[in-house]
Amino acid sequence: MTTFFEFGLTHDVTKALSNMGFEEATPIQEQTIKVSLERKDLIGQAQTGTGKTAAFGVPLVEHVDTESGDIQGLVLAPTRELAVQVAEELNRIGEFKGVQALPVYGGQDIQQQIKALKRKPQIVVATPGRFMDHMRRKTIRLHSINMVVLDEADEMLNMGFVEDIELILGEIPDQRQTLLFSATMPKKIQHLAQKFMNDPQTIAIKPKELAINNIEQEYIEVQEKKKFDVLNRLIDIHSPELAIVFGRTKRRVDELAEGLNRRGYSAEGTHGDLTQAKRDAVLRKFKNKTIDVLVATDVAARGLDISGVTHVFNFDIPQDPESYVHRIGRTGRAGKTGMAITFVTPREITHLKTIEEVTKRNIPRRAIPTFSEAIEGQQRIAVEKLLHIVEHENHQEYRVMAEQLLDDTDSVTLVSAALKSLTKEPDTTPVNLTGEAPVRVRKNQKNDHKKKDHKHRGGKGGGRGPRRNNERNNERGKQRGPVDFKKKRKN
Ligand SMILES: Nc1ncnc2c1ncn2[C@@H]1O[C@H](COP(=O)(O)OP(=O)(O)OP(=O)(O)O)[C@@H](O)[C@H]1O
Ligand SMILES: [Mg+2]
Repeated sequence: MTTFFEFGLTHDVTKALSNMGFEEATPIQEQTIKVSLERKDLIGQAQTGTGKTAAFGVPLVEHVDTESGDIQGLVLAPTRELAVQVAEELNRIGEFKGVQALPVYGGQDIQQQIKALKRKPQIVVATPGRFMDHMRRKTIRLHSINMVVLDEADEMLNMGFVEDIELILGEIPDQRQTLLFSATMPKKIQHLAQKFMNDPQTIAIKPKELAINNIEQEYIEVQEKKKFDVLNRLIDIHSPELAIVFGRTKRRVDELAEGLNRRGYSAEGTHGDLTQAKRDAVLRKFKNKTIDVLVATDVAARGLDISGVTHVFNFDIPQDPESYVHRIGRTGRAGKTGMAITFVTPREITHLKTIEEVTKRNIPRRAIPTFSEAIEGQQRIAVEKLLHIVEHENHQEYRVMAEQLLDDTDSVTLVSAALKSLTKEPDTTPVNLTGEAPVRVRKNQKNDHKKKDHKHRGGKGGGRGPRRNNERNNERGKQRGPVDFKKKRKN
């Protein structure tokens, strides 16, 4: 085990890390920080939730010259939420050194961003589309950027950001360091790496499986129409601290969130059609545990680090194995355990097999939980609540009342009634969701994955497959505008 002291970091940075509770480096941090500190290019791959942010964040902050107010570091990330989260982590690492990281993303008032940029952050964390906007407007200065990080590079390619990324990298001085991080690294990343990186070293922390071991994985074969009731039962049985439910489309997410609320759960949905303010508010409520269930499209699959997420439900099976890995990776982070349950309709079983093959993991099948299991789950919670009060809370002022009640009613009847009133019995309010067509495995998908080549999922011009209509390309669509940058970085 390596402690952060062994990297020879400045006192300000080690102090910040220790304030954050980081004492020992995680394996990806241990192996990449040294290389990055020597200003070498690298590709870093490690499972979800294993500390890739600090793996690039520490050298990024360490390299900043605080005497200068120029932008020296750029992180590109696929979603706005992720840009905000990464900037927050960089600000924590840079707290004592006085390093400022600014998130810059679409959906936020650009004038505000221009003002914030004038306050001279040394690091900018941006989504590619908005960064391009600032480049076009010349409101961001690129000449002194000497370190670029692509977080979740493969997802940015999936979203069709490849041209933007190429244009951005083409505009940033060649004498820079370029780092690329993700839990999944399909082959097509190689093209980007070859073109824009300088002899990068690949550091992959590769356990046997792609997905993390501390996530218990299961699937349930269930018909489309029954999924919602089954989800309710599972929530009742497992009573997650926080749960994320992934749906395939925006409509699905809206309907699921509404349905869950009608059944008495505290849930809200997030997807790319909501305003940024709404998306931020929903995420904040989830982080504060004001709501227990976040319903989301794949917009929340990548990188989000929310403590307390004990369960991930794939209400709709994800389109591709990488998405599966990232979705379930929202739980079981930083050494904690978690559970991921995937719904598979009978026609989607082949698709599940592909996921199992790529993730090199057998996902066991679980039977559909019964109505009575759901009630038992809730009863167990009621008992726990009651016992917690018995042991840990003051109930002195209820004693007289209890004794009076016991004069007329026997104790078993009374405790049973108390338990009933504490139990959330399954709600059968009718909820009808619009049916979703099953995910179709395209003919070549299985073989493509066998070859470990993911060309079929490429960005522009590549095979598009079923992804065309999903969330990610819409995000991209919104942020595009005319492009007039010609200069390309030469090797
Ligand atoms: N050295 C460390 N010691 C303790 N906790 C750490 C350390 N490094 C990171 N963490 C914590 O681990 C959690 C996961 O880190 P992070 O979000 O960087 O993971 P990731 O590898 O980027 O995952 P993903 O692939 O999902 O993006 C965070 O809560 C972070 O604060
Ligand atoms: Mg990450």
